[in-house]
Amino acid sequence: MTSTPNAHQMGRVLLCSANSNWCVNFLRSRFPSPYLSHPLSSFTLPLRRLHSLSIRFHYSDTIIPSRLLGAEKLISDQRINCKLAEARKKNFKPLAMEGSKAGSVKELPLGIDVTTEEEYTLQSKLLKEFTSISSIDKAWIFKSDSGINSQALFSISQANLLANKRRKFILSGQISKESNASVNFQWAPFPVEMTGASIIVPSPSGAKLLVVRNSENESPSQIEIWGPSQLEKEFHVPQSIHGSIYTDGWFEGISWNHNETIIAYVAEEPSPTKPTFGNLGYKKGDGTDKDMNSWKGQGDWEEDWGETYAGKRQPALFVIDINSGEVRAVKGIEKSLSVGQVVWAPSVEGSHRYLVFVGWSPDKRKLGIKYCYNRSCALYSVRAPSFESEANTHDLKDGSTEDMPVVNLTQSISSAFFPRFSPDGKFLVFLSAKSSVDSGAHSSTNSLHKIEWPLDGKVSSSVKIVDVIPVVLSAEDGFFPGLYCSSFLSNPWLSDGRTMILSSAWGSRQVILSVNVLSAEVLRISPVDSDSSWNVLTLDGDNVVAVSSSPVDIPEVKYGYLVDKATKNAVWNWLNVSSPIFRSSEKVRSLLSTLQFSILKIPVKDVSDSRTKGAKKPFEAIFVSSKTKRNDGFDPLIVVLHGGPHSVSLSSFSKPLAFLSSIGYNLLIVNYRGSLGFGEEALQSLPGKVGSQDVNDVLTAIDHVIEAGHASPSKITVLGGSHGGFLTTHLIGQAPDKFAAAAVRNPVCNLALMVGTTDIPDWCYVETYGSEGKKIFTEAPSAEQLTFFHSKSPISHISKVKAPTIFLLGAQDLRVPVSNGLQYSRALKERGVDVKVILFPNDVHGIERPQSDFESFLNIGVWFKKYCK
Ligand SMILES: CC(=O)N[C@@H](C)C(=O)N[C@@H](C)C(=O)O
Repeated sequence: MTSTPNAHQMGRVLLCSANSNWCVNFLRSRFPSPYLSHPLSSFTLPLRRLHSLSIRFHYSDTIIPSRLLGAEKLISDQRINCKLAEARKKNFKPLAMEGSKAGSVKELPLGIDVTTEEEYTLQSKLLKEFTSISSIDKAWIFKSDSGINSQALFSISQANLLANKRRKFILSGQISKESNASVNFQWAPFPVEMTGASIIVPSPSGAKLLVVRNSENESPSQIEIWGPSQLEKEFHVPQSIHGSIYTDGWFEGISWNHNETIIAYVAEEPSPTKPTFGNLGYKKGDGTDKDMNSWKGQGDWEEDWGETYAGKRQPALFVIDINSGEVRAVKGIEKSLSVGQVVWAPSVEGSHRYLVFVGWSPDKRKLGIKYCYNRSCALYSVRAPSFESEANTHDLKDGSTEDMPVVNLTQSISSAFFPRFSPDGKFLVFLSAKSSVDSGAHSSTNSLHKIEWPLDGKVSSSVKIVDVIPVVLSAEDGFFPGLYCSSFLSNPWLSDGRTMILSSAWGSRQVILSVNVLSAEVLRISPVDSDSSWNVLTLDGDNVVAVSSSPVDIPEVKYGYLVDKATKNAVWNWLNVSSPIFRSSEKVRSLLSTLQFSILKIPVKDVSDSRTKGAKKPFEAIFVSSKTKRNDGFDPLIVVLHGGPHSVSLSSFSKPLAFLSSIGYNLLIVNYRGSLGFGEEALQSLPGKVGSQDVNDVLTAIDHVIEAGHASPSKITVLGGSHGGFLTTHLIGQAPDKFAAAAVRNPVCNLALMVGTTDIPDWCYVETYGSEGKKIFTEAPSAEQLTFFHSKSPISHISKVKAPTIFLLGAQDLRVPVSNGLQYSRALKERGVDVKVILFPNDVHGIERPQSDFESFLNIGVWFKKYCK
């Protein structure tokens, strides 16, 4: 009990977030604003005022913190009275009064209330264990002199929650292939942390290691060359030569030349000079003097490549001589061309050396490129600058552009990337996303092509492009559905010099393929009977080091080799490699062992709507469930929806999803039509039908599991990000009685708002209008188009929504700007739907920074537990 307050004592009322709007209005209507302080969930008032507040609540002796009142909306005094009576019955302690001797009750953090705090504590402990599982990012194998043993180097990363970064380290090991039935990996006892390294690239022979350290400010980039036991060279490249070296996995390209003396790479071009102003106004010239009486203006705004490239300058080509440290920009490349993925062309004795690179030429503007393969690009060859140290070349030593034509090698195809020369240098193989560029869909089925490389290295723009693997339109069940590759190994070749090993989506699985670039034969070499996903890490001669995982199995290293190589019966055999890399806690292992998964085939409803054969074929969903059924019936279900929409949820291990299944949810991960991995016709059936075909596919998948007795219609929640958030918010609007709760990450809620604010306005046109949208795309949408965008958006169904929804938003998202999620969440709140919004001020579209990722999935878990157990 508190003593009667005197007029100068202060007290605090805490408001849980669901109540805060109502209470803020209530308080504002009664107290002058100086008494209200931020944050909104906490108000400090003179006790006299609090006292009158409590009298207003007919509860005069104790101040009950309103967080104890539960999360229901306080809509009438009557309701408050009930709640207060309940609180009194439960003997809740009064809130501590500043300046009084009353017992202390700890203030709860923003957004957490007593009803969820316990759940928060429990789930956060478990999520921490999932988060700490490490991932293999890359691997390299070096053959030892004897040829029997190989050395392996694994680049691994792990979330460092305290530093809010990913920790990178290296683990090495020795591989001995003892017999056909076993392989032995001897791992080093501990990994070594690569502090501050942006990327490492071993030289082809394995004798040297390049380490790049980009600075976070405007300091020079550091290039280090390591030998077997020590640092051999270290060079600092100032910003006046170039900015950060690209290590983004897309423009990124770092290539050692054949004798390992020169490295070609991609870096931001140097900062442009900005205008200088002083006492007399504009200072002529470059104004480099750091005069106290002057300042730098901004100059013209420079376009960047959008999401994740904000503020990044144009990628340009450079070479460094690792003996002298001399850096040269590659000359002759058109100023407007952004470049990346550079490789050295085969060297020809006594001739100039050439580089092959990918060039992206923006059309009218640089539209967003992240996740967007529909940006036209071509392969070019350019003569590499030469250095004094290079003997036996006839190069011009002055780096002049004279006699250095840049040749476009792929003029006849709208997209060419991931260039790889065959080991004998006879052909250049590359991947193409031409069906993306031509249709406007941001991603689609790839094709593989080759160019015969002239022996004298003199290549022209009329070089013939040969199709190796065409775009697959539609495939019969179990047959190759087409190529869907997000990366290539730097050396993907088996020793025959014509077989490439690569990973590709095949329905809901990722598989490893061998592709013979002469015969065009494609073989699935990872086990055909495995529903897990397989990803190639590197090659050990003709053997494959891979990683395999599933929604319920943490990744494992696998070693594949061909049995009966020389015969027609050759088959790939896969050995388990015991590895310290993916150790998880006993708790995680035991929880995962209670789960199972299967890949469901879901027949399409209303096939009459589908124009092509491929669009009538069943789509897939991954169903993750507990092995034992709960006594009281069904485990609740989370329907999980990927973004894109032309992306795919693979049957690989996902830490956040495994966490959600471990806290008691079954998962239905739907690869609706439009996903990658099912042939081009199924994919192209979606543009123009978003918000209906994809929504209906998800509803069909849900009905499928309900009808099969795997889910209860009253225990369904839904989770999706981006386009998956578009589907989630469409579903809670179009099928309002189906979902107990929803969670969205950077959702597309209003295309009419997105089209004017996103880095990919063309995406809004193509997905809303179909391929026609590519032709009518404009930066100035008409009123009629805006109406159409609105009508296809979740916001047009907002009045029907009932499901409590949590929003996770990245304030720096350029793809689906935060205004989309904020507008929709405010509109839901206005209609009385329970809403929670967490905004991450420094996150972009992916919300991948470790602390944000952690807080997101913890809150999703707690939100679902609150509304659907
Ligand atoms: C092409 C693209 O970025 N589309 C977004 C609307 C989207 O859905 N993004 C995907 C990649 C995601 O999962 O975030």
